[in-house]
Amino acid sequence: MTPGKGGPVLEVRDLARCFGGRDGRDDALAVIEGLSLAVAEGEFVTVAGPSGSGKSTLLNMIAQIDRPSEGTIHLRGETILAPGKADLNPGWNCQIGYVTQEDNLLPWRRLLDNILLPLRAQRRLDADARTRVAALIETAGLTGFERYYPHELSGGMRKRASLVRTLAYDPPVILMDEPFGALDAQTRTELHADLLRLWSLKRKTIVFVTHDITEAIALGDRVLVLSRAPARVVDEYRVDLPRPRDVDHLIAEPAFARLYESIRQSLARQAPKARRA
Ligand SMILES: Nc1ncnc2c1ncn2[C@@H]1O[C@H](COP(=O)(O)OP(=O)(O)OP(=O)(O)O)[C@@H](O)[C@H]1O
Repeated sequence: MTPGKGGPVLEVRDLARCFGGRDGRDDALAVIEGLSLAVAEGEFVTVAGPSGSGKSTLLNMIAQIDRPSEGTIHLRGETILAPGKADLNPGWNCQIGYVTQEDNLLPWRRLLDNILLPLRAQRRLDADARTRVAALIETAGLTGFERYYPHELSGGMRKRASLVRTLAYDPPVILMDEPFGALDAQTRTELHADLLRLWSLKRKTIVFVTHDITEAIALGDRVLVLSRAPARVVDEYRVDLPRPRDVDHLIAEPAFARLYESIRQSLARQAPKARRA
């Protein structure tokens, strides 16, 4: 494992997650088994894997929404999650931002109120925070839409708002689960550029799950490929393409094509088949 410069900020050690099989039922599903990874400070790691291989389950555990059957998760060297234990330190929750497949904006709140919600909940909505939020809204191209309700915004704008909401409360680690999956190709490309621009402002540590090899390479410093369930990391590719990256130009690079083909073959070796334990 090569977490890169600066040492790991996030570490997953020998993680396992099994669903079902309780009350004597013989239907336990081993979704993750022996999965380890480490992510360095400021690193952008993308994770690809077959459908149903446990990518969301992995992020849910890092976000402390789910608990592992085995293994531990560490943030800056401290154990934040272990099997069967209550939250080791609930304060860690605001250290890890989670952008899911849904934008999760509250429909009855205006865009700005949605973005400010976590800051209000954490009692951190001071003048500095408001200035930071205004700058993020500007960078994401949402200036002028602050008083709009979510249903008055496009899908891409809602995604940008959800991203800005997470960046606004400044968690050191951000998890992203196929955040642009449901959008059209043009909007996705625009959002890739927005995300890279927003990321370059603060260089957050990001773990980004995707099905899309182009997206994995275009965004990531490193691409991890998961096996079919029970998932573990089977391959790892360093993306030595210069930043800032322009996705449209990047895909014409021979180095991009070589990497794409290696990752495609790695994924092809993983059939989307879950194992009943
Ligand atoms: N709460 C749960 N109870 C039982 N099984 C679950 C639960 N959550 C997930 N699973 C199972 O775990 C497996 C992995 O699901 P998960 O959503 O993590 O996969 P994924 O790799 O994110 O899939 P996709 O790429 O299709 O989004 C699936 O077979 C799913 O049915």
